[in-house]
Amino acid sequence: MGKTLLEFQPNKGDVLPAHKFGTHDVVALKPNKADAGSASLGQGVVYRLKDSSITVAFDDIPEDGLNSPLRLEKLANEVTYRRMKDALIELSKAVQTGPCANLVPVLFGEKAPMRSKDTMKFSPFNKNLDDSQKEAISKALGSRDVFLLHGPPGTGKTTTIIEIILQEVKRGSKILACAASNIAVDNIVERLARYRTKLVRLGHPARLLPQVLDSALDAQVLRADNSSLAGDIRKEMKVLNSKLLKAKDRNTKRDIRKELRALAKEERKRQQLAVTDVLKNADVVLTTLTGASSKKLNGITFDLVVIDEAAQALEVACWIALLKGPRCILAGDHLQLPPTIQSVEAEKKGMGKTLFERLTEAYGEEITSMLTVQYRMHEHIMSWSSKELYNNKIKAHSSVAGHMLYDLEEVTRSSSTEPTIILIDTTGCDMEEVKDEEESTMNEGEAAVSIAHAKLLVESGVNASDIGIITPYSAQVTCLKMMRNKDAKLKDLEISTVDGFQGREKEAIIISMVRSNSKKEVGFLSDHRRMNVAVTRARRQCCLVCDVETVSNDRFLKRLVEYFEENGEYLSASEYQSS
Ligand SMILES: Nc1ncnc2c1ncn2[C@@H]1O[C@H](COP(=O)(O)OP(=O)(O)OP(=O)(O)O)[C@@H](O)[C@H]1O
Repeated sequence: MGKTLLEFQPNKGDVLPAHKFGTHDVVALKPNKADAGSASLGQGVVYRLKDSSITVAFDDIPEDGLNSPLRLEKLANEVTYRRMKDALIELSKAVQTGPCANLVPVLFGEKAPMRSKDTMKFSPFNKNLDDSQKEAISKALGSRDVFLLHGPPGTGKTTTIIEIILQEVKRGSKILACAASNIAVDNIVERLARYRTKLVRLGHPARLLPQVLDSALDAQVLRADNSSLAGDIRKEMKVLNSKLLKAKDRNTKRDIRKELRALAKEERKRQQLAVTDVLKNADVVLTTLTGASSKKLNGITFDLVVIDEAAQALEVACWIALLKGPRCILAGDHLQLPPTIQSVEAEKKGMGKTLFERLTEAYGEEITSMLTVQYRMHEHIMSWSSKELYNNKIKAHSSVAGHMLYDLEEVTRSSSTEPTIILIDTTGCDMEEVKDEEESTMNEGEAAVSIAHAKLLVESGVNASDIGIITPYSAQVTCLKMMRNKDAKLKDLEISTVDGFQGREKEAIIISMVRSNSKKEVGFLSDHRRMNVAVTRARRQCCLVCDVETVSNDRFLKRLVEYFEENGEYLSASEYQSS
């Protein structure tokens, strides 16, 4: 796609030394001996990471310097912050004249939202939609400025968004569809592409999933007429350049240079036209929120801006996209985790409150529809969350309401696969928490019990890749991973922080709560949203490993533990210790 992939391997040994590169990072390539701050050979985006190599996508490969030892430097990515700041400045101007001029007073509480009085009828593309999804779509289609789609875990929020987009395209709307993360944008692209929608995905190809590359702007531009004309011009320029090198006469040289300049101008124009053509012809343009500030979108306005995962995005980031249109639909769940704010100051000043949450508080049901059928969890797993956070409004779809771990192929019915809900109590088992060097909390005893339960499930035939252990603390993640790596059978067992697992699911989830101390402090476990995310990742079995005495000191957690005790299997961790 016009980029070049270079794969870098270590000079010494087969395995890369410990590093902090991640996919999508921006990196500079330098000669190994260069000083920090000296010029780089090129800048690229990390495309793939393996134990033995790092692959980086470059726009241009450096002509010299690749045949000696090299160094990659991770660059601070300030772009996101600069783009958010620019959006705020633009917002202050857009209030009067921008495409979003009508929307701004509504989103700032100065003007009441409007909606069509009639119920909007539509003939669905997806024939499986449930009633709450259909009602939400109808309400969304009738909204004149803002609509909130509240999607509790597993209720088909993205399914509903896809249908809204398809209906809007049918009406003739041009849509900008965004989400905070690349993966969430790609998820929409993949699902929309099945309906043959005219769409284009904006973003660096190295950051996109391979299966959506065909929809990428770069790929479509390469296929465009104007782009092949630009290619022909480049060939012509190459011929002229070699003529220039050979030319002796001053006048001839001057004429060739003049011609080259004209061709270069034409080539740029053709390239830009190719980009504009693709963007103008698309019914749906998809990008991340920060990607929406791309210069390529200058001058293009939309009839509707759709933001998925809106409750996980900073309000400022949402504004980058909202500036582009007069109407918006935000989808999310403010009862799951908001974006992480590193700065305590910013948190205090309210930066952690998302636009989705703010609008929910300001307008509530007037502009919101909540989806109420969930397609993930056994009803016993769901009920606690439904009662604690969603006013008992969520129902389990019949296809999942009673599904058991032992219904899975090759899984046998055993004492470990039979229960849907399990509480493993570590109280009195000498499993005190400790802090690591970075002040994160961990609990080795509890980690061992969690791993032991995962092992029992695998012995009953559950695929290790269908099991996840999640924990609020990063030190516990490290500790659990070390234990897992000792057992080849557990290779595919996924271990993550709760925050890192939002949006995902597994057949069986084991939650290691970690906190166990005589002061009975529970720290950030008490955040309702974090426990909501943790429990609702599980499809068929949810196992809570904790020191009941410590966590029961918090009223919300006490109710959680009581729910598990009353509706599930209670085990003491000592049973796992002895086995
Ligand atoms: N009406 C429906 N009938 C049958 N299955 C459905 C329906 N709606 C959604 N699903 C299924 O439920 C699952 C979750 O759907 P989707 O990905 O749209 O949910 P989501 O709310 O975006 O997920 P998350 O909770 O991760 O945010 C998918 O497997 C989807 O196929």
